[in-house]
Amino acid sequence: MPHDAPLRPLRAGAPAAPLSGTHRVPGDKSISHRALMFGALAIGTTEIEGLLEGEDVLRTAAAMRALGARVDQRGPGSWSVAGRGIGGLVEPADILDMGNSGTAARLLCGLLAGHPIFSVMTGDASLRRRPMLRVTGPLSAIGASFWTREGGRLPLAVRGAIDPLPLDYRLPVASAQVKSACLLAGLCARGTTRVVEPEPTRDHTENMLRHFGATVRVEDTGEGRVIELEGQPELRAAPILVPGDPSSAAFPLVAALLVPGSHLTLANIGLNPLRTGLFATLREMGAELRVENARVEGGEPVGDLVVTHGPLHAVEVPPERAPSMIDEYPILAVAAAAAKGITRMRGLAELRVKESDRLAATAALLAANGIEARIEGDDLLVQGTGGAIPGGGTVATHMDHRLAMSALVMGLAARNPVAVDDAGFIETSFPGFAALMNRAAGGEAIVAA
Ligand SMILES: O=C(O)C1=C[C@@H](OP(=O)(O)O)[C@@H](O)[C@H](O)C1
Ligand SMILES: C=C(OP(=O)(O)O)C(=O)O
Repeated sequence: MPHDAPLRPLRAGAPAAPLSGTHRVPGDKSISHRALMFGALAIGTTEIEGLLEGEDVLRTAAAMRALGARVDQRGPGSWSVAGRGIGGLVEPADILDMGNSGTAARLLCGLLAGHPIFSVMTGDASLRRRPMLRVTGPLSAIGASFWTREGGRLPLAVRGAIDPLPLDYRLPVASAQVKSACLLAGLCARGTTRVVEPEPTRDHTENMLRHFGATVRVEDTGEGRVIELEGQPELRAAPILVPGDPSSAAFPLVAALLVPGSHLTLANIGLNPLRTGLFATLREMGAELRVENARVEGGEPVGDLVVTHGPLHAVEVPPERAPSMIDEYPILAVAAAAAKGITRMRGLAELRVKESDRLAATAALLAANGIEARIEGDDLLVQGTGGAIPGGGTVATHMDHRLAMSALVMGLAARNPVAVDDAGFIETSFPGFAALMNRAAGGEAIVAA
């Protein structure tokens, strides 16, 4: 989004018609960022199919161009990246603007730290509030120098290491972004980079490193999951097939669960087990949710999700499940609002440092629509109605795409319409969201407010 874009208020009319048909959501955001970055580091031309053309990923594409890679769009979702080889990125002539994207900013820090170049990075007002010390801290130990704003915030400047050292780092928080930043820097270092994660997080970086020819060892030990990467491999360009994003599929899926009479298929969704915590939780809540055509494509498990409306009941979501559904709590909270009983989601501290403080903002989203919710420590408790949600509120989305989509899904299932102050940020991860929901509902369910 241009930093001064006008607000785009939307409203989801209630109650919506049942959702039906077979639909495809855009490509996986995590895999799309990584495909562009690994493509830029590889020797040869990487062909990507199904790339997410959302604003977050387009920021990564622009950054890879600024660092000297040739990145071309050949058709819808079809992109190519002519790489420069590890160590081959060139100094960018201008500031790198990562927009709203934490993944782009943090993974790029890893790339920049490993190259002997000077760069400056910024982002929008949301990204400039998010903590970067979690990457600049460990990356300083490889020999890179970082200068950040107070509190480790963007904008930052970085002078990459001339002869990067391999890291041996235990992650203090479960974060695939921090893990990936360390591994990307480790590509440029001589020797073995070792990262230990307390809880396993999405492993798209490890999968893609192997796909491009790097040696990666992963072992579950008493101290956590240990990942070892041999530095300075020759990455060879490799074709990438990006599956549909399970984090995007979550929105039409929960809408279909909540709107009576719905029966919906979401085709070609990535089902990496480190991403599917929401689906497991919804099944525990009684959701009728099946996978058809389960297969492996481009090294990632993929399948079609078939979902049918039905009643849900409350559950307790354990904290160790958080990494596998970290972006799905706002939409789970909407499902919990319609479920019978009190749902407790435990261990959500990381939600405070996303595009917004998602813990506070999700509780506010529910409260604005007549649902009782409270925060206890790092837990979110939602008192479900066991049926219809009152609705009727206007939700402040705080530059956060997932809050906007969650509120609009709530509106489809509520007794009264739900409005959002700004739906513009939905473009970061799910271009065409309102159009897809309207197609599924067979009408104008989501409209300008
Ligand atoms: O590595 C990634 O692609 C992502 C990791 C997660 O962030 P954290 O690593 O901060 O948990 C997630 O919230 C984000 O949407 C994408
Ligand atoms: C947290 C998210 O993304 P990022 O950290 O890349 O901004 C998200 O997409 O929900």
